[in-house]
Amino acid sequence: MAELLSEQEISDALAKLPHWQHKGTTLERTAELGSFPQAIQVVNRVAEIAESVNHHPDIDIRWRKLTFHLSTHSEGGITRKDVDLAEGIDEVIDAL
Ligand SMILES: C[C@H](O)[C@H](O)[C@H]1CNC2=NC(N)=NC(=O)C2=N1
Repeated sequence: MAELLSEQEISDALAKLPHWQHKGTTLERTAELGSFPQAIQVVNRVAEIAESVNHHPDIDIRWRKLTFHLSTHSEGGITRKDVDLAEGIDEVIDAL
């Protein structure tokens, strides 16, 4: 079971995740990709990570713009699982 992170722990984590923002019970990031197919490629790669860790993002897809919202629904807030997934999403995008 993942523990909810404190405000300080979230702040410390976001210091290493400059693309992400803390909004209420979620971590949020947007990414503008080069094309719609490239955006879907990112979604598919993120889906593989999510399935491997059984922790899934909410993803808003608008043409080339992706918005990721991460929260641990079973805990009603942000846990280490969300921070780890944010790192994984950044790695997918940085690898393009
Ligand atoms: C049964 C299954 O393990 C749970 O529903 C998992 C699936 N993926 C999940 N993803 C997220 N973001 N939060 C959860 O609490 C969660 N729970």
